[in-house]
Amino acid sequence: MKQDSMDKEDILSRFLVESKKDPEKMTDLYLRDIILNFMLAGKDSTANTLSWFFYVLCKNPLIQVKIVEEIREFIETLRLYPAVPVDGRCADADDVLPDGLHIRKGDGVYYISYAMGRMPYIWGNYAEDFRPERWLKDGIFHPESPFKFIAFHAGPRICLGKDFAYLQMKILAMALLHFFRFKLSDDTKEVTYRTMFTLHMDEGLQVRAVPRRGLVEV
Ligand code: HEM
Repeated sequence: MKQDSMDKEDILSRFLVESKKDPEKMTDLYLRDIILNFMLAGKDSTANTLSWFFYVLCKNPLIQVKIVEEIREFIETLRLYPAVPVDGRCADADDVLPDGLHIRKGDGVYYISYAMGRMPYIWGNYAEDFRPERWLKDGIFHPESPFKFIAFHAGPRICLGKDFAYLQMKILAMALLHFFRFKLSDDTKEVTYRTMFTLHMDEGLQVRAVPRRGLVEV
């Protein structure tokens, strides 16, 4: 595999090329951990977001028709259902947060993306509603600061797979929505999450997929 790595463009090959420059540090074990990190960080986060995405689509059937080329629906899904609902850090040293709060070495500092995504204080009235149009200003997509839309974390350790995740979810959603219309199997059943590291949908998403005759069909 190492011999081919110069010709290939996948992520492991990129790291194999880099490892030649620093073989002491970038051992096979180190490379294994990087790939494992990518697999763990990338699988449940994207799969769960897709479940919540199809759930909000079922609740908003008109949007299903026009969604195919849009990204704001995914962003709005992640605002309400962040795949990493709680995240945090442990203080390496005594410090003072920007709001003046003193923290001591060893303290845990957590932020709750799930709550932040639903706060009227941050998102205004209707913060709990699924409104992809909130991301538009004069009809043009207007991204928010990652410190406000925190689903991918922010700063130097922001998610490395963010753009890849959007691409992957768009491809899958496009393929499925091209052929099917989705309806919740039971619209009256309350859908909720299971408390875990990622925001799993409790009992998974139960939907009916109805073949489409054409994209304009609602
Ligand atoms: C909806 C999809 C995703 C969401 C919401 C998401 C969210 C996050 C969050 C919140 C973090 C910060 C964790 C922390 O340091 O405390 C993170 C880190 C990371 N993510 Fe994602 N992620 C997604 C998809 C992906 C995908 C598809 C990949 C790769 C294929 C990926 C790769 C990574 C990596 C490597 C890190 C660690 C970055 C670092 O520590 O410097 N993620 N992600």
